[in-house]
Amino acid sequence: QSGEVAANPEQYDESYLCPVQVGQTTLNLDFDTGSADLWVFSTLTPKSESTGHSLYNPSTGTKKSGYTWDISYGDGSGASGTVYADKVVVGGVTATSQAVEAATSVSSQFEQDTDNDGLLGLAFSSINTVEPQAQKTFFDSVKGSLAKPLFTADLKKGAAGTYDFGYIDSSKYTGSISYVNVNTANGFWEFTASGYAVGSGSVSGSVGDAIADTGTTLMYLPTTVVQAYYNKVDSADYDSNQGGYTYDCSENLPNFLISLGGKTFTVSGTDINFAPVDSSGETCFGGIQENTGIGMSILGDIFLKSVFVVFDQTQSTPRLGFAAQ
Ligand SMILES: Cc1nn(C)c(C)c1CC(=O)Nc1ccccn1
Repeated sequence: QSGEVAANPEQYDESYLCPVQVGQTTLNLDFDTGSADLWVFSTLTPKSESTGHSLYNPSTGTKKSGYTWDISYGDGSGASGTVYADKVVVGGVTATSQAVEAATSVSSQFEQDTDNDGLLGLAFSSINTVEPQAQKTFFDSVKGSLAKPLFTADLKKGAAGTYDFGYIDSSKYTGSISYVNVNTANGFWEFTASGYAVGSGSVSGSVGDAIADTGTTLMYLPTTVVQAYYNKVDSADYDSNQGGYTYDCSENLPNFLISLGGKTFTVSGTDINFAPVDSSGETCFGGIQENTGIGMSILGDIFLKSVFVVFDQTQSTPRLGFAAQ
């Protein structure tokens, strides 16, 4: 089988939500290559936390008795609950007995984002949080039945993109795809990014260890790289109240160039201009921020919306393919 599903951006491209049939209900889920749990708001979620969300009704599933899950994300958000086996359909691709993690508790960030009905993890199943046994991701459940064991991400700035499962649509990218090998030891689509440049010119230095993470909004890079970037933005400074670099929204940001698999990709300054910090629209929060305390760099949506990415398990070593859109 193979299939395609729309990835619809929230305001400021904060996240991208995809319609997924879970049991007999269609939910809008955040596809997240940085985690491996498929969890959903459900009729088991306290009403005080689930108002405004579409809800999975576990009555259509088979309860996995004694199984629980509890996930915490790097930004401090999280959720927990119980586990069911049910049918999940993404763009026509069907997992007949997918582990569906029904939330019995969610953090305030998820409670407040009423467009988001849960997450569909696409990292490696080794980091699934279900106890007493880790469960397969949707991709791992269907991988063997896909035309090719791969999926692609084609996210866009302020417009609907797509995730494709089982095939590469060559109309979605230009030029050639450059591949890097993935290190799965931490359960992420983790690889080594090479040189970078600010504005234009030839790349140098090294961004280093990084993950491709569709579930993270921004780019988190080494301090040296981030300082080099904002040194080229006159009004920029680090604002500890906002928790990152801010600048005058009226200032044009430089492009950011990064070399992956021997090919240089350009993230346009307009894509790096993330969002105003408040309703006055005077001060903006940058799409490039420091990776301090994270342990690796994260190439999140700010980066991903300017490239076409292949998450490829066709070989014994998984790999990532990058091409310009
Ligand atoms: C790892 C990390 N540290 N810090 C500061 C951030 C922001 C991250 C990334 C992160 O939290 N991503 C995420 C959040 C919710 C759902 C899915 N992905």
